Amino acid sequence: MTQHFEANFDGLVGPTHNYAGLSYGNVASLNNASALSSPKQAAKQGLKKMKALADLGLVQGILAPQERPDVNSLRRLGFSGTDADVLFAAATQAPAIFQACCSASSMWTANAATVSPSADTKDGKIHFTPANLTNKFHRSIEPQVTGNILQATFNDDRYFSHHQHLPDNDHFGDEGAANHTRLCNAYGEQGLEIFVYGKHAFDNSKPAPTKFPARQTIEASQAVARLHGLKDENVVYIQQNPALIDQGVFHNDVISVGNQNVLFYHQQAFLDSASVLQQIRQKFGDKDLHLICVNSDEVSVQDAISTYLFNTQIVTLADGHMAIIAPSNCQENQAVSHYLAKLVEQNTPIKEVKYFDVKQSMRNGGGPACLRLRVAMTEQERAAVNPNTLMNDKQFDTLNHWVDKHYRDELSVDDLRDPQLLVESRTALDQLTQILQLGAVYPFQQV
Ligand SMILES: N=C(N)NCCC[C@H](NC(=O)CCC(=O)O)C(=O)O
Repeated sequence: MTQHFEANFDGLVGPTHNYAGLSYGNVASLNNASALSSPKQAAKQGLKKMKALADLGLVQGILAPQERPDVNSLRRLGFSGTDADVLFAAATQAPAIFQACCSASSMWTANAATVSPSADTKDGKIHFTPANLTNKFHRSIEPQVTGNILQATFNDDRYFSHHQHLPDNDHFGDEGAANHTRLCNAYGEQGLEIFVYGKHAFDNSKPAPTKFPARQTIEASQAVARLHGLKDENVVYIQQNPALIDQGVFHNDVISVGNQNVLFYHQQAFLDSASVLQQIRQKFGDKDLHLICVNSDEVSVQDAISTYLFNTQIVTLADGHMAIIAPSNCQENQAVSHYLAKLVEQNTPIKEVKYFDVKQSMRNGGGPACLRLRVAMTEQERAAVNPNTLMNDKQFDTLNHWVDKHYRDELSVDDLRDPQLLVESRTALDQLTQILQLGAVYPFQQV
């Protein structure tokens, strides 16, 4: 019998992890602008979460971070000379652009790509489309290298199909799996792929947020569904509630999350909720479905945003029950921890909550679910994944040593212009590509 499961591929935090206040519309990012960061602690928090999930019996993968500062992008913008000249000129003449080219943001791999498992696609392969992330300049420089890393990780064209990211324009703004979730009866069965978008790019008469930007368009979501060969009857497009985007819900995974036959969402998450849920019920079919709605009087939208209650991972454990992987911020908020304690007593598949400290990520607006890209697969497909990218005792030790050797304890935004930091970080990444056996995925390795 073929075994099916869902793997989580977490982004490894890079050696230049920092807080630059780059994401307008993402409240945590703005509030922590210029705070001191700890790249070493951040990377270790991430590794610990990966290892804990592997120890729970889940398949856990590792996605490499990007090279930052991104000297290549700075050169494209006209800064020239030696690498040190480029850093100095950019940092002094155009500090905002420089900081954008130093962002830690590739660690949130929920935004790396949209993934459709083979059970859903016409050709029976797993499809990947890197997100173009056009809405934020600092993120728009990710998709090329993201594509390289995904291809080096899922490197077998018998099973994996890689697409180019969508055209780089706001009309096709695509934020990847953060706005995509999949419901299914079992991972290996045909699922229902739910794409959540913020606006219609080609129709201004449709509702849209007025304060903060909608990063995902319906046209982008539809393009990804076409590329992946999904059938219309197995896809639902839902508009996110624009009023919530204006309150700081910049991705759908800040306000709803799904796993197998469970959709966990806030009462205010979607526009036209009743008809949306009706569509989900109808397309999901005659199977057991748990639509778990959290009402505003149980948890307010503001508490949901500050604790990331919905940026939790819902995972299925070996015995079939589900656990919620939550940031420790949820435990520290009375309304939210009370809600979660009650939830596990109810008649749903979710039976336990596990809290993790991911505060280094939370300060930039990234919870446990932002840190992972889900890939549902068969045992045969897993065997075709680059084995060095899978977490186990040995890789955990190797990567912790690697972090200890190369990462700084503390980093300020001013440190980013230090040419020595660039050397340190390239040395670290070069070694990482050997540990994970990725080949030359970074521009600095390709010259
Ligand atoms: N919800 C999901 N899936 N991902 C969270 C991404 C957080 C990221 N923060 C940042 O890019 C902030 C970087 C800074 O300010 O330094 C973003 O807004 O795109």
